[in-house]
Amino acid sequence: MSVEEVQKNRAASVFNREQLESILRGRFFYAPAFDSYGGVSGLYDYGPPGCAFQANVVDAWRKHFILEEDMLEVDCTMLTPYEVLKTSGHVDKFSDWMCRDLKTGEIFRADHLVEEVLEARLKGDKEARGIVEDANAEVDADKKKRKKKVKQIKAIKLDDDVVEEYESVLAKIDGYSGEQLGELMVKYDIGNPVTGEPLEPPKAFNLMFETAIGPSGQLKGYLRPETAQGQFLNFNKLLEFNNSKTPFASASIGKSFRNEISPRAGLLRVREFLMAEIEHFVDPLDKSHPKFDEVKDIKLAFLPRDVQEAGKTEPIVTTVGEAVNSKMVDNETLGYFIARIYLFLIKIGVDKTKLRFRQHMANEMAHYAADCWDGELQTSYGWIECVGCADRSAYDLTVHSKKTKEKMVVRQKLDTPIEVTKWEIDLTKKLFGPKFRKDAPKVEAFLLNLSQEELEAKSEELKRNGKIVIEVEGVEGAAELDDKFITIEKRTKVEHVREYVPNVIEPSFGIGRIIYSVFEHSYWNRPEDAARGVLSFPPLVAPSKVLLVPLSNHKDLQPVTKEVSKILRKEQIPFKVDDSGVSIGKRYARNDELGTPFGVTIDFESVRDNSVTLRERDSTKQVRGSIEEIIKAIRDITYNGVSWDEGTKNLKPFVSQTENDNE
Ligand SMILES: Nc1ncnc2c1ncn2[C@@H]1O[C@H](COP(=O)(O)OP(=O)(O)OP(=O)(O)O)[C@@H](O)[C@H]1O
Repeated sequence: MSVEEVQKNRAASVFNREQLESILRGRFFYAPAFDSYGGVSGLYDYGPPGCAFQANVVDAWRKHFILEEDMLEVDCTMLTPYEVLKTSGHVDKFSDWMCRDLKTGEIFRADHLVEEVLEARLKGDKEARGIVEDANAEVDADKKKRKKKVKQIKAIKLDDDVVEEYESVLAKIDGYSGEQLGELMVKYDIGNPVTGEPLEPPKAFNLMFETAIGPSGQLKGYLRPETAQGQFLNFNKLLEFNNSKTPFASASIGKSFRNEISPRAGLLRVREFLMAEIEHFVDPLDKSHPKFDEVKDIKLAFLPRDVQEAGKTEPIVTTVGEAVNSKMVDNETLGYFIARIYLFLIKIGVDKTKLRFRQHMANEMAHYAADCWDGELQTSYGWIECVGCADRSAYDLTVHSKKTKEKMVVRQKLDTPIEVTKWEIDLTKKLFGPKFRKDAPKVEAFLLNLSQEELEAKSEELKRNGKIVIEVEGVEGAAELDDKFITIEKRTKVEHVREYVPNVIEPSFGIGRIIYSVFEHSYWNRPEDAARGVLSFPPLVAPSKVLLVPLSNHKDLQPVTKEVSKILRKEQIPFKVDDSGVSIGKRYARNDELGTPFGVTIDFESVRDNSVTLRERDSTKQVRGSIEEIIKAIRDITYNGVSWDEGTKNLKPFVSQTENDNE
């Protein structure tokens, strides 16, 4: 079968989520955790192929980002003290909107509920208009699988303007506040999707898992909801490690935890997941990227803010260079990472036609962020955010620095000194000790850390009232200071060093979401038999690379099998031997379900001349060559980016009758 034929077959295959999930669970890629105790939603264990796949994706990520970009990897703790996450804003703001059904006790995530109900109504409208045959196809599958009530979609035609309104709401669904979601629920009469009963208005629910660190229970903490904070708090050490040079990036791979309101959709929304995050620290006045030229011609599907605000979902397909030139994407560094994210995702098996970059709308984006794009992958659950890529400005370093009184800045030596006019404060230190005693250092640190805006305000207060009043954390009562204690003045100085808080560009990957999307994008059925599923993983990330198949259990075949195993082990190419004695066709079929790209068959000719057959999973093409030649081809195709045709061009084509031998 040619590459074109494979592509045609894959495109023609009708995706069946139930079938894929049954393979993934049956082959133990993953399974619900604590199953025998009834399971806990949003918790999954990975089995052997799932672990190997994840390890390969993480390895590819490390090479693509950390090695290629010379990033500084850190591994920070998951347990995080309260103060850190209070300062970062997570304690107050890391919430989703939930609404409760007071009758049944069920809890729904408000934005997902509105989305689900409006989408169901639109599907019903399509059936009523004859655009789709059966709006309930998915509902029926879900019903069977989850063995629970799922609301049947009714084929009801909606007015054209209602359809337009629903579509416009759905295009903006990620940006609504709790209050707005509550209004939408009232306006569109959205209640419990099964019973139709009204729900409580949306309430904020903080997603962090709280805990107490240590036996006293006094030190409150959380399981981190992202890996970023540890990276920010190591900024000064990393800057020093990097010989004070910027820009530079840190990176971290590790578990994060979120107490999701209603985790569904398998691996896509879980409560404990692997994240890979990069914090790229850059000069706020120069966000150019030295390697931007290498990616500027890559064409991507962008869904910018204005398109969504107009209620549309048609992306703009353009080059990254054009997207940055036109200012659709804020700056070169952000554009560079968007392109690098794309290259990574397609390397590990994402279908590029099912990938788009969606810009956050104004009300969706954190107030401090300069720009933010989500790498979204299309799955049977809709478009799913799998990678976030945000320009977080100087927010994180600024808030932590303010709280800890530790400067987090870059000092840049200037070739030409510059004149700078700044507010400055002088303290008459000898008066602080007698007045504040043990609190004197805290008060002094507070004053020395005032921002330019605060100094200006305090200078006016001093002029107006002859004193300033300050409240310092950890110091009892307000402190009053007159001009005997402090002088605040605007001064002009010549500076030889520029000091700035770097901005942060943050690409943030949810590994589990990406993995599940690759499962969906890779899955298809052979046209000759709809029950034969294939997972067409790129060899680089496939859990195992080779299936060794002795033609029969005959003892004469064992020495060659041992010999090939020994070489594969020495070359560190993951493989499995299947000497189960079932037909070769059946063994290949099992193998296809595990996504193993190559089969090596050992037969009686192998015993005579040391030759073996190599089968390629997708095309089922086979070639014959010596053991060494075949292993070289496997290595080149798997690890060195060589194509099948190139890697096997010197090997003899082999025609076999075994492919459909399912007896
Ligand atoms: N509950 C989850 N399960 C699996 N992966 C997740 C989950 N929450 C976030 N992620 C992953 O972490 C990445 C970065 O997290 P981020 O905070 O940007 O997500 P988010 O905007 O909160 O996601 P969502 O809106 O879907 O809840 C996401 O792109 C996603 O891949």
